[in-house]
Parts: sequence; structure tokens; C-alpha cells
Amino acid sequence: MSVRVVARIRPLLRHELDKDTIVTAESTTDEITKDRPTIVRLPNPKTDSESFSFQFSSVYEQEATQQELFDSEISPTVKHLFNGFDLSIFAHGCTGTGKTHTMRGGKTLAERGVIPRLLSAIYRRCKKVEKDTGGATQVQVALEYFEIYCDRVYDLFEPPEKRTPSGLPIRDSSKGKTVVVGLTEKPCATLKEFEQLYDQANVNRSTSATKITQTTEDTIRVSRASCIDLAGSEDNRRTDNNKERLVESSAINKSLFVLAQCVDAINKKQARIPYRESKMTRILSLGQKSGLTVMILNLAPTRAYHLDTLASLNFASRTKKIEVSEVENDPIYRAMTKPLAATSSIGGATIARQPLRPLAAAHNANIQEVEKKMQGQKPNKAFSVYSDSRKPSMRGSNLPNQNQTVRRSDTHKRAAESSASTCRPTKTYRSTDSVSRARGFESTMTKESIEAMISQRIDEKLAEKALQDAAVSAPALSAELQRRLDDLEQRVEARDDDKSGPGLQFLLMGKQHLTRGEEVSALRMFQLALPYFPGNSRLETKIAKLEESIRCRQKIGTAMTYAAPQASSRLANLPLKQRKLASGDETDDEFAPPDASDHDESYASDSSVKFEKAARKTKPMTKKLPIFRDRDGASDCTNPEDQTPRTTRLLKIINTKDIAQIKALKGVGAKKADAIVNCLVDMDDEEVRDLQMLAMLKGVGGKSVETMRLGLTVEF
Ligand SMILES: Nc1ncnc2c1ncn2[C@@H]1O[C@H](COP(=O)(O)OP(=O)(O)OP(=O)(O)O)[C@@H](O)[C@H]1O
Repeated sequence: MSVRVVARIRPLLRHELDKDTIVTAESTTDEITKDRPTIVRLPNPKTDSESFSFQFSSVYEQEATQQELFDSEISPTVKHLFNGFDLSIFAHGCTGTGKTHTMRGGKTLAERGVIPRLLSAIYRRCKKVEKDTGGATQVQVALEYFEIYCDRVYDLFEPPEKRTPSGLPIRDSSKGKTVVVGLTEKPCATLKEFEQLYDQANVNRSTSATKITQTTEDTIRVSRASCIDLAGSEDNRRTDNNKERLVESSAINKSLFVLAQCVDAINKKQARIPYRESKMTRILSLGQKSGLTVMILNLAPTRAYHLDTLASLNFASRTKKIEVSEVENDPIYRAMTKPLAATSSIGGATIARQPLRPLAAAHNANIQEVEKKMQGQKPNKAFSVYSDSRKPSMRGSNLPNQNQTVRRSDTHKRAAESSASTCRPTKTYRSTDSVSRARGFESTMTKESIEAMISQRIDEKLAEKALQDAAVSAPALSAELQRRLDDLEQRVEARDDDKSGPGLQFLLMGKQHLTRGEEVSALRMFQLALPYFPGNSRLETKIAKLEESIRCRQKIGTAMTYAAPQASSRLANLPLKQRKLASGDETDDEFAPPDASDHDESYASDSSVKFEKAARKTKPMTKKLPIFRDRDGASDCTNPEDQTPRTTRLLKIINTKDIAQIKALKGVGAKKADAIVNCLVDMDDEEVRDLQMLAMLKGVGGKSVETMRLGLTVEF
């Protein structure tokens, strides 16, 4: 997995034309020959005499067009996509910085964003591949459109009222990729078809994934391009977010935090990438060994966004940390290569630059640090940003350290806008005494701003610690634990080739049933697992023990039936047909209420009561609907030819693993449908062959199966 992080500064909007531009792009000395700058510079929000620099793979300035961005960043990735690598493209940044403009763009040809351009390129290449191979390779393109909201995945092709509130489950497929179960996949053969589908789903903020399947005579290659328009990443303390928005925002921040950790781990080539910790990173398969990720950091140029811009840059620079480490050690700013006056609002052509170096958290330090600073002590380091501010000698002479610490006084969204009048943007470096400036800030501080500052500082410290822990704790894992993790990962990865994969699933399910005390279901699962582990004496012993235990229970159960007049009298009050149903003597349907030996105790223990209810419920149904009986009359009839059309239909629906279809079955709610699909996915390619097997799935049971089945109408 390789990650490229680029920054894009949007132009001033009409209502911003009179505002100051504080975010600028610059080139380093050795980039003189390069087309594009790689540094983003902005002033320290607390002191104009200082500025921060962040390095990226490329920086797109205000005048950069959609075409330029696409040609340089996205177009080269298309060939990798056709070589079978997955591609993820993110737009990240706070609200109003141009993420949607970048990803989706406008309606005109020139204004089209990354997604439509990428699709155009994909279709062009499809045609080329098919032409070059004389039609031997067929390429299919399909579109998935989903939204990750509060860490839940919603299919945007599904109408909102049909969506499961808990979202779609995600699972690791047998092919080693993460799949969103039940996600609609719309084939789109042409650009026109794509555009229609895209517009249809564009009503919502979105993530879209384009699946490309290349089929030759003997191979099928599937690759996936994911284009993600992330939600705005602004700081909650500076927004008017209500409770709901705060939950939403903290979920976004959590996924962004995990994303940052993943990208960091990828860049550091760490063995463990924590991609499983958020749905977004899981879906993007950031744990995959191969694949490409392009992250576009969108920035607004004005002071109104100052703090959010700084936060975004810190996020992205963290992701770039390793890539810029060479720059950290390399004094690349010895001389200016580009006259700053042209591109930057700060500095000037004559100012000698210093190497980038980590700077103490000048923009988010606390009061003690300001005081420490003023006393000439070094402030505590919060997190790294890169500064190439002027040499100490050029600034206030009483400041021995150039890592200035200034307090934050902005607590409201776009507060910087209001402070613009007091903190004029720096077009050039000022030689103002920084101490007096710091004092000036101090006097403007309110109780709220101090509290907000402290709370933010704590958050940042925690986040930083978590990042450090993730990096430090990895090697500190005990060798044994690491070995077990590796072993587990290898087993999961090898599951595709491993013939015992489904067997393991059955074993696992058996164990789960056993822990819940459902011996009959557990036995069934272990029996299903046995063919995958022939001659496994431990498994055989377990099965024998369970059979024995169930036999014992059965005997006790029979004795209890004879000594259960209450249940019998309840039956006696029922009409004959229902009595037969309830007692299980004769069934009016193919899936007879199983006896205790076939099913778990949860519904076998008091069958009279349960089937009494079932019989009452189903009575009108049996009048209207034809009744089918599996030819053998046995409920565990596995031969499709011996199953009634209704059973066949039910099993067919279940085996689609389609959450929507399963949810439409009688008595199946969103939760149960979710549970069924989860079980089916866990069983890999194993199909549910009969009603008994269906009844044994976690959370199902005989009664539910009967309800589902009776709720189906069958056409003759
Ligand atoms: N490169 C650009 N060129 C011209 N206009 C732009 C550019 N980038 C953004 N804009 C304009 O800026 C405004 C805000 O952009 P956009 O809606 O894409 O932001 P966003 O980051 O997606 O915001 P949100 O998170 O709120 O959806 C829009 O009017 C858009 O047209």
C-alpha cells in the first residue's frame, strides 16, 4: 500500500475577495525544476512573526484546474487499477474548503471533478483493453455508492426507509478483501449509465466505489476504485454543532484518527496496520499489502479558516511524517527558490530559510508554557509541525528559542475572522517584539477561551499519546503474542485456499452454541465440521459425548412428557388439527415442530406452549395457501427435489445473503436479518441446505423458520 498526500488550496470565493490570503504554496530549493510546489505555509495564529510549513507530495495552488489535478495525481493510477490494484482517493478538509468540488466538481466539462474524470478514464481504458486483446478480455464496471455515517454503512442506492438502522454489516470475504454485505452493485456499461446512477445517488454525501472486473478466458481480475468525499473535519469547539452533530462529528474524527494511524503505519512499513479499528479504514482495505491511496487535503486560503486549516495540516503532516523525515534532516531551505512575493503572503525573497524542524505546539500551548517561554525556558513539546521561521536573532532579542508559544483565544467557529481586524495578516515578517504580542494575547483571554484551550490541549495530548503508543507498543508485544497474532492473520489470509475453512467456521459455531448450552445445535455444527477434519479424535470424542448427553436429556424429557398433565390439558382444549400440530404427531406442514432430539432446548423444552401459538397463528394461512409437504416428511430433508416449492423458495432467499430480501420474510426484522446474513457470511460458501440447518443459525430457531416459511406465497 502506498500513500500520496497532496494539498489543494481553493481560490477565494466571491464574498471573500476582500479577505486576506494566509495560506500559500512554496517550492523548496531542489524543486526548482519541478512543476509544482510542495510546501504549504501559513502564519502562526498566535503570532504573525512566525509561520508554519508543511510538506506534501505536491501542492495545488488557487489557480490549479480540475484537469491539472486529475492529470498529475489520478490519471497515473488508472493503469494500476487495471493491473488489479485497489485505489482509494480521499478528499479531506474542513467544511467549505472544496472537497466536493474536487471529488464531484461542477457540471461543465472543465469543472468535472475526480470521480467523473476517473470513470471517463476507466471506460476509455476498458475499450482499449478489449480492443487490444481482440475481445478476449472483457471488462465490467459496477458502481457501489455508500455513506459511512456515525461508523455505520448505508447503501445510498437503497431508499432511506428501507435501510437497516444499524447499517450494513462488513465482513472479510474468503478472497481476503473486506466486503460490505448486502451493498447494491449497479452495473454500468457506459459513461452515460454511470452518470445517471451517480446523479441518482448524489442526493446524499457519499463514498463511491467502482468495481472493475476483467475477465479473460481463464482469469477474472477484480479491482476497486474508491472515491471518498469525507465529511468536514472542523473542530467541534469552534462550531455550533448540536448533540446529534457532535456524535456525528466525533465518529468522523474517530475514523480520521484511525485513518491517520493507518497511513502512518503504512508509511513506517509497520507490520500491523490498525485498519480494523474503524469501518472506513476497514472498507478501504488499508490493511492490504498492495494498493494505492491518494489523499487530497483541501484548504481554504483565508484567515477565517485559520485554526481549522492548521488542524487539517497537522493531520495531514502526521500522515506525511515519514515521507518528510528526509526533509527534516536535510537543510533544504537554505535559499529561496521562488520569489515569495509571488506566491506567499509572508516572507520575502531576501529572507534566508532554515531547515524544517519540529516546532513546539505554538498554537495550542497553555499559559504555563507562555510564562515558561517568557522566562526563557523551553516549552513542553505538544506535537510536531514544521517551522522555518526566522532565526532567533532576527526576532525579539529576549527570546532565546524561536519556538514561540502563544495562547489560543479563538473558541468560536471562524473566530479568526472576527480577530482579523486585530491580527492583521502578515505580508512581510514583522520585527514586533513577540513578548509584548504574547502579553497582548494574554490580556484578551477569557475564562471560556482558557477552558477551551485546556480541553483542546488535553485532547491533543491524548491523541498524540495514542499515536505514540501505537507506534511504541507494536515492538513491545511479547514474542508469543506476536506469533499468535501472525498465526491468526495467516490463517485468515490462507482461508481462501484452506479446504478446512468452512470446517473451522462450523467448529466455531459449534463452540458458540455449546457456550450457550445449546447442545443439539452444537452437535449438528460439530457433525458438519467432522468431514473437514477426518480422523480428528478430539472432535469425534466431543461429538460422542454430546450425543450421549442429549440421549440422557431425551430420556428425562420423555419421562417428563408423561408426567406433564398441564401441557396435555392445554392441548386437549385445542381443535384436533391444532392439537396434532402442537403435539407433533402429524404435521400440517413440511417443517414439523421438531422434537427435542432435533433441536435445542430453547424451544424443545416447552413445545406444547410454543406450537399452540404457532398453530393459532398459522391457521388462516393454511386455509388460503396450498400446503406442501416434503416427500420424506422429514424436516431435515436436504435433497432439493424432495423439498416443497415453499421450502425451496425460502432457502433460495436465505442463500442470496441479501439483507433486503431476508428482511422481507415474515417475522424477520432488521436485527434478525442482520444476524442471519452474518452467520451466512461466516459460513463462507456453505449454503443453507435445509430448514433444520436454517433453524440452527444463531438467533433463528424452529419457530422463526416456520413463520418465515408460512409467510411465503408460492405460485404454481
Ligand atoms: N478549486 C475551486 N475552484 C473554484 N471554486 C471552488 C474550488 N474549490 C471550492 N470551490 C467552491 O467553494 C465552495 C465550497 O466548496 P465545496 O462545497 O466543494 O466544499 P466542501 O469542502 O465539500 O464543503 P462541505 O464539507 O460543507 O460539503 C463551493 O462554492 C465551490 O464551488
